[in-house]
Amino acid sequence: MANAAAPTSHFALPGWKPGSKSGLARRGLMLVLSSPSGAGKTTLSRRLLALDDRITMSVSVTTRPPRPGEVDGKDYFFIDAPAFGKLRDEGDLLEHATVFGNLYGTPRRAVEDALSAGRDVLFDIDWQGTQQLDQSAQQDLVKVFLLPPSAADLEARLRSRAQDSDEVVRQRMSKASDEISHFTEYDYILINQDIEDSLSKLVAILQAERLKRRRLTGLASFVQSLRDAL
Ligand SMILES: Nc1nc2c(ncn2[C@@H]2O[C@H](COP(=O)(O)OP(=O)(O)O)[C@@H](O)[C@H]2O)c(=O)[nH]1
Ligand SMILES: Nc1ncnc2c1ncn2[C@@H]1O[C@H](COP(=O)(O)OP(=O)(O)O)[C@@H](O)[C@H]1O
Repeated sequence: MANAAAPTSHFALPGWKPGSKSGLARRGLMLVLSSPSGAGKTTLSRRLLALDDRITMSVSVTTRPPRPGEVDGKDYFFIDAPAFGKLRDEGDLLEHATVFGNLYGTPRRAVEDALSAGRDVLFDIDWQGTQQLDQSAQQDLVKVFLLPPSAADLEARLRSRAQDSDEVVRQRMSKASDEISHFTEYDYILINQDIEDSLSKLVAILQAERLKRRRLTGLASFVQSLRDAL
């Protein structure tokens, strides 16, 4: 799907001004962030989105109940199981999975619209969803896995969030080892010790990936015009 999206993003060339048609056309990319629960995906995603207005969050649908402070349509679209089944059966989800007994899925339309407008899209999804995107959009995918510095830190973070019961925290800790076993399926690994350090590394990954030659759809004509002028 994403491979069919029209790439229209531009980044600065010397002398380029925002809104100018002289930027280099670039295909949007799909940046996936996965980790065991509590390692810091949500925190890191929010920080990245606040820094960079060329990337948009993919807001998932879920049957999980909202946590205190979570906003419908911003953190997730909170829906019931029949509504989820309808979206899935009608092909409106790009990927979907069951995590901790709840259903989660990525609405297709918003992602396709963002990519075709030349924007990058950030996904906070698990390894199952990442595998599905790998099947359908491998060329556009950049996969980052976040690890906690230690098991004790992970548990402390899950508890510090103070939004889940002891039972839910226990369940998430017991799944963490399985989640982590999928780290080999990702392109980049961040050990999220210091959030500022993780953020600067994530920004560096994004900057480098935006410069990948295969994403620069306007490159051939730019180089041709350079050569013509030589
Ligand atoms: N496959 C898939 N996983 C998702 C989606 N949305 C969230 N997840 C994952 O579901 C897991 C649980 O998410 P959540 O309930 O928000 O808990 P948290 O990650 O501990 O904050 C995390 O691993 C998320 O990355 C989605 O649309 N698709
Ligand atoms: N680098 C970090 N150092 C200390 N605490 C962190 C760090 N990153 C995230 N946290 C805290 O850990 C808890 C879980 O983070 P969160 O972003 O909700 O994780 P996830 O989305 O992966 O489940 C939150 O209370 C958050 O403030």
